[in-house]
Amino acid sequence: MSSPRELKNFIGGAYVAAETDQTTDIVDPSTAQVVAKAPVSTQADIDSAYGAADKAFAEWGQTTPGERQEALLKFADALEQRSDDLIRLEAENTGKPHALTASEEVPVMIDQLRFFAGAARVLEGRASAEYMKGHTSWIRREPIGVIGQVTPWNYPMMMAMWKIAPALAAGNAVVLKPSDTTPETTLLMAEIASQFLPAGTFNVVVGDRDTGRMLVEHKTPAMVAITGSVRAGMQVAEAAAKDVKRVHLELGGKAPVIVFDDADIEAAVEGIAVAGYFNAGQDCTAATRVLAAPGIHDDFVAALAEYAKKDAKVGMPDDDDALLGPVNNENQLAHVSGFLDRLPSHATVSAGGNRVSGLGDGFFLEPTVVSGLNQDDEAVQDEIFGPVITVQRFDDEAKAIAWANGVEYGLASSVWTKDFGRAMRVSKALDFGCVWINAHIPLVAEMPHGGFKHSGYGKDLSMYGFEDYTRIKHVMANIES
Ligand SMILES: NCCCC=O
Repeated sequence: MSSPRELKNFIGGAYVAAETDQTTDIVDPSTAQVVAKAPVSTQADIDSAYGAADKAFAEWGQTTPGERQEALLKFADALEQRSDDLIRLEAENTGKPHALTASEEVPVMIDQLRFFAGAARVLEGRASAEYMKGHTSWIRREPIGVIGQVTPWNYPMMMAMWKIAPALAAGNAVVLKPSDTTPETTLLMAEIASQFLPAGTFNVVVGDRDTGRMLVEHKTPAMVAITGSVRAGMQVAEAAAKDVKRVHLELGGKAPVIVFDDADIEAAVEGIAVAGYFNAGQDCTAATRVLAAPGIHDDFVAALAEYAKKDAKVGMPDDDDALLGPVNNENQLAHVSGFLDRLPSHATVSAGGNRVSGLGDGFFLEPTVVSGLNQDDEAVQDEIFGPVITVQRFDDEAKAIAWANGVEYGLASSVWTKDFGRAMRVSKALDFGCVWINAHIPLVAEMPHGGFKHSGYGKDLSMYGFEDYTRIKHVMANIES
């Protein structure tokens, strides 16, 4: 086995050794082997990254939208050419199946980059006019400045893209800290981008929770954006408040999936299983919490359990038939297993519930179906973030909506029915930033992703997400002077 790669930060357009000897192991979760050693960056590294970003902003912030589009489109092409390297590194940090990363993640994130490259040129404002006699007013949409960003381990590349693409397209410079377990593809993205962006426009600092805290608390960024846990989001918002920084928070979910008895059950089972087990359920929009109508509940649980046992294949990254790989790290394995160990006696496990045997030392869990839970059970209320789907039986539409909304989260949801009126009513009543009808999990670059309640505020993707990375200035001219 080759020796672990020694990682460096990417600052000012080059790899730079961190000002520390402290490192953490980057572990491939499909083998439990150490593949790299990452520095635990310190205040000096954060200072240096923000210094580089500040300098770069003076240049990047003055480019025309067309120039930014051209640079970002070249970045997208170059990412496409390096997709094999990105997929391999992503798998070594996450254990994801190569084939699914190639089909479901890389083309999607490159499309998102191209969307924001084009968006740079079509920002909108209200009409300019003489709202006061003799004075013309108009709006400028400007970059905010330097942005600090923190990304999670579930989709390291794609979450980095959701953060950097709108920020860079709007003319901002970025310092990004990837998760401590999955930094490698983000570093490679910064290296690739550096061919097309002024040095220091996109910097990556690797480290742990303390590094993230220093990144957020630093005086330089005018905005901080994070995808992460509710706890982390609250800390970021608190730290940012001291300096009145803008805050953009995407903090997870507990998506309800309401299945009425007139739904196409076969399609619902497959759609929900794929949306619940994809990426081993480590998705803030995962179809994790099914609410099934009384007439179909038992058949639905049986069919979902069968799908979990027979069709939802768990495999190594090079297994082209695998739907899911391992969970991301040992802590996450303990977190998910803890929920399963603590299930109340009224719960029934119809599929899974254990570690997968026969796949070596990796952190693999069986696709799991749990029914019989009560609304206030922790497996219904809290984010499990693993391959576990719960199913509850509801009595009527009002109860389904009440239970669906009866959690702290408000990110994503779905309703499965052939009744158009019911689909409309329920989609209005659901207190979530996204409602799918007879579908769950697809995303497009043009539409926003972001939640309500403890799922945070601010949107990723779409023109709404793009506008979050701009500031509005009113200019008023005396036209009679
Ligand atoms: N399906 C993408 C969801 C992003 C957050 O986990």
